[in-house]
Amino acid sequence: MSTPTLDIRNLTLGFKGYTGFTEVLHGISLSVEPGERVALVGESGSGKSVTARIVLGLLQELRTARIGGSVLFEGRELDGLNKRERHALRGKAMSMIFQDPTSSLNPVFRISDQFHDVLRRADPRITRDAALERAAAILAEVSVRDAERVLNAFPFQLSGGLNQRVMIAMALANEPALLIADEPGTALDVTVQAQTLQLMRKLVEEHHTAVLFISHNLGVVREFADRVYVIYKGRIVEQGPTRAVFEGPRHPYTRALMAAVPRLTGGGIPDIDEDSPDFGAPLETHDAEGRA
Ligand SMILES: Nc1ncnc2c1ncn2[C@@H]1O[C@H](COP(=O)(O)OP(=O)(O)OP(=O)(O)O)[C@@H](O)[C@H]1O
Repeated sequence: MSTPTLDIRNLTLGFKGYTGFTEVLHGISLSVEPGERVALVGESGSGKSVTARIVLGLLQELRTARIGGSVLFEGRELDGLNKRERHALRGKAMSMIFQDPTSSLNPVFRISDQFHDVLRRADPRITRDAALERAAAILAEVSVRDAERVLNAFPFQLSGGLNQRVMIAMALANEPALLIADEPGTALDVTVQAQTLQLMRKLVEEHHTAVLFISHNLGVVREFADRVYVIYKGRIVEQGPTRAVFEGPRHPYTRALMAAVPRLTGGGIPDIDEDSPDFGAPLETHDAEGRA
């Protein structure tokens, strides 16, 4: 068996605050194999983003965060890395795309400069000309035809959809082994979101990039992911191949999430009974054939 690109084992997280200690993750385990697309799905506040931020090594720098368990990236324990080594991993071996491209693109720099910066993380000596050539090539892969105009622009001069493409191109410019996608495109309209996902899918397939896809939208997850983990209040409650989970959800929380899909896509919060004792039921795991 190959080494997983990402292997999270029994991850715990708590925050120290004025009113005491709040536990947010209660022992999460999940893995992403090379080239695999894995979704982490759950409602707002369930712990998806904090999991992503730990993988990126961002929460480790927060003094109030207490992290336990382990995160292995290509077999290497992240905990053993210092701040500089974690920084070197980000943007090179792993990268992230966000809901809203404006949160990751810097408003005061031209797209060309931002590409140059990103490419320098992998190759500190890359010349500006070589960086622009590489940027134009990867922009073409996300169907941006007038690369020169886009590279010369500031983010505010481009449409939301175009910025989204730029962000995808930038995230994949260094051929990372792992891409973390946090609800990409949800800040944009539905058509642009669908295009964004299609482009992202095409690129990760072509480049054999492993993806951890974070979402509350089950419809999107079903389209995109090979495997799914369902997270509820900081615990994984169900996991398995996407088809098996969708065709035979076992955990009461997964069933409730699925029943709420029309409301979710309508923008509302799922109307589920948070106090249902069933939601504390043990982890449900599907194998490839959907058996228990
Ligand atoms: N820096 C922090 N300090 C204290 N609590 C935090 C911090 N960051 C996140 N939390 C808490 O951790 C829990 C999980 O948050 P997280 O952002 O991971 O949820 P999420 O599932 O990604 O939700 P959303 O879909 O809304 O982004 C929440 O209760 C949140 O309030």
